[in-house]
Amino acid sequence: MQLLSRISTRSFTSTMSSTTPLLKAPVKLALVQLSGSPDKGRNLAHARAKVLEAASRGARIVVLPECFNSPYGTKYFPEYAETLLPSPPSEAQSPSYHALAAMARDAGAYLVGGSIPEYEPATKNLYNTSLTFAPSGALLATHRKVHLFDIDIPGKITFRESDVLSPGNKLTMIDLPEYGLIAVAICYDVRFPELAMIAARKGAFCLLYPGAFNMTTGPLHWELQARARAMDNQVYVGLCSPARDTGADYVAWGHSTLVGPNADIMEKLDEKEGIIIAELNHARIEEVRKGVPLYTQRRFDVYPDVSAGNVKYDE
Ligand SMILES: NC(=O)CCC(=O)C(=O)O
Repeated sequence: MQLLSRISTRSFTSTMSSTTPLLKAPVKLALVQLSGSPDKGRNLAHARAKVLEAASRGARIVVLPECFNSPYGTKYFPEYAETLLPSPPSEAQSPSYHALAAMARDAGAYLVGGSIPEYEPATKNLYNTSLTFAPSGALLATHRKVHLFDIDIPGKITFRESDVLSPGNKLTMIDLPEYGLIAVAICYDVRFPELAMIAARKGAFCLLYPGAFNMTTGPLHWELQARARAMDNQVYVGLCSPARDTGADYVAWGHSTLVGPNADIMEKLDEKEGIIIAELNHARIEEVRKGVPLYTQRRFDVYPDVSAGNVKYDE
C-alpha cells in the first residue's frame, strides 16, 4: 500500500486562476450502471464488457459503481476484500486491480473503477476503495471512502460500515493531463459538501461519486445531493450506482445521474442496467459562472474559505 499511497500523492496549494480553463478540451464521460452478482469473476468480466462498450461509443472517462465487484454489505467486505498489489505476479491476490488496469488500457480511457473492498495487510484494516487508472493502465489514484456509511433510520434501514471498515483520510483529486482535474469520492462522501467545495475551489471541473444509495434515502436524497453539489460549486457531478437487485440484502436505488454545472439533470437512468454518455465542456461551466458569479462574490472576510485550511491530499 506504501507504493499506492505514493502514487496518489499530490498537493494542491493554490486555487484556480480565472484565465485557465478548468476543462481543457470537451470530453465524453460515461456512467456505467451495472448489475452485480455474488460471483466476482462474472462481475469483473461484465464490467469489462461495459467499459469497452462505453469507450467504443466515445467515452474517454468511464465510471463504475460502488462495490461493483461484490455484493454490498458489511458481511461481504472481508470475504471479497483484496490487497492491492500492482506488481506481477499478483493477479491472483489482486484480480480486481489488474482487471481494472486492463480495462482502462484496452478501452484507451480514464477509468474511475467504482469501488472495491480493500484489505491492507500491514494494519489488517479493510477499506472501501476507489482506484482510478490512466488510459495506459497505470494507476493514478486511490480514494478510500472518507465518511463511512453509518445510519440508523428505525423501521427502515440500519447500516454500519464502521463495524468492519476503516475510513480513508484524504481528499482525492486527479489530474487528467488532456482535460483537467477531477475529484473522486464514494457514495456517503457526497453528503459532506466540504469535500466537494474544496475540490471545486481547487479547480476540479467534475466531481465523481461511485455510490449505492438505498430504497429509503435514494428517492429523497440521491438526486438532491448530486444537484446540490453541482449548484453550490458550478461543476459537473456524476453519481454512478449499481443496477437494482431486489433479491440482494442491500437493494440499491440505481438512478445513476449526471448533473451539469447549473444543477441541471443532463441524464438519469432508472433502476435497470444502462450507460449514460454525455459530453462535458468548459464553455458550459464558464457560461453558468458568468451568469451567477459566485466565484468572485464569496466573502472570506465574513466566513472562512474551507479550501484554504488544513486539507489532506495524502495518507
Ligand atoms: N453506500 C453508501 O454510502 C450509501 C449512502 C446512502 O445510502 C445515503 O443515504 O447516504
